[in-house]
Amino acid sequence: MNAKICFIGAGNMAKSLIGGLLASGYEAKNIIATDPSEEQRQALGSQFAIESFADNNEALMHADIVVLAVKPQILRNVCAEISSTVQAGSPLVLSIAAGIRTDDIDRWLGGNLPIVRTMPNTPALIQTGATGLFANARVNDEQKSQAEHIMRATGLTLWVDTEAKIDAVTALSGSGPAYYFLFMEAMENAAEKLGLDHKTAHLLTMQTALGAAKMVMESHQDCAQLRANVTSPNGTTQKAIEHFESKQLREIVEGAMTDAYQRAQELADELGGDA
Ligand SMILES: NC(=O)C1=CN([C@@H]2O[C@H](COP(=O)(O)OP(=O)(O)OC[C@H]3O[C@@H](n4cnc5c(N)ncnc54)[C@H](OP(=O)(O)O)[C@@H]3O)[C@@H](O)[C@H]2O)C=CC1
Ligand SMILES: O=C(O)[C@@H]1CCC=N1
Repeated sequence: MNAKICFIGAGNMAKSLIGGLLASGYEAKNIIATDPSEEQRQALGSQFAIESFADNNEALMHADIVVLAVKPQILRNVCAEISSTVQAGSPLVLSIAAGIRTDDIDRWLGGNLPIVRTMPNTPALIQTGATGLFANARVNDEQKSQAEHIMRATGLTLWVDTEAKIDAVTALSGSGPAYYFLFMEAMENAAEKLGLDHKTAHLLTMQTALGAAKMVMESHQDCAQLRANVTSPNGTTQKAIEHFESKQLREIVEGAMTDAYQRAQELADELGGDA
């Protein structure tokens, strides 16, 4: 694929995607990015050797694919600013913004555009990302494979067939890394209270998380079976699991993810619509 990709906004997620594309052999001359910050633009040049622009419209002039990678709160204004250039060039539009619906993006950009809404996550930085994708009705098969190619450069990609499912992906894998970081923080803190020094607690927590994740990926056993394998009858794990269950860990997780899902929809209602 040698389409010219233009990233609008070059923050954390855009840089992860750019890094992944370059690492997978995508040519630097086919990637451009915009950012208002001079410092960010210089960093793009030195880190990735790609061309960058302060002016979104100037950058978009020759783009085949545009990736909207700004915060949801400013997406409407950015779309208004670039709508005539986008209408003139009719590129494939990818959005990574949380919550904001394809219909709103399409309307802000002037209408009738092929738009793929995606939800990546920060492990994209180390090519271990997970991304959900949803295509609106104007996206053709070639454009679907272009969108998938871009997001696959940073890890796993999965298509969903309704846009609401992207909000579920957001609650699961988009926000998910933070849930694991919180759980690991809590385990480290508890281990220190049980007498381990900070470094030992940190290293054992990290290696345990990595080992558990690799076992789920590689053992062909489901999570419940892997858990059962650790849990000796009347042993230590059983005691810990009984504690988690008595404190309704599953309900807590379901509640947290439902709140994240609803927040994605609220963001769309607050920032989208005609108001
Ligand atoms: N962080 C995460 O875990 C995930 C984030 N997302 C989504 O990705 C998007 C980007 O998030 P993230 O990378 O974390 O955010 P960042 O703030 O790191 O990146 C956004 C970038 O856009 C720049 N920017 C601001 N205004 C403009 C403009 N008018 N034109 C062009 N660029 C502009 C910002 O510059 P400056 O800083 O100078 O203002 C910043 O560099 C969000 O919509 C978020 O919902 C999706 C999945 C996961
Ligand atoms: O917290 C957020 O809104 C963004 C979307 C998913 C991860 N970070």
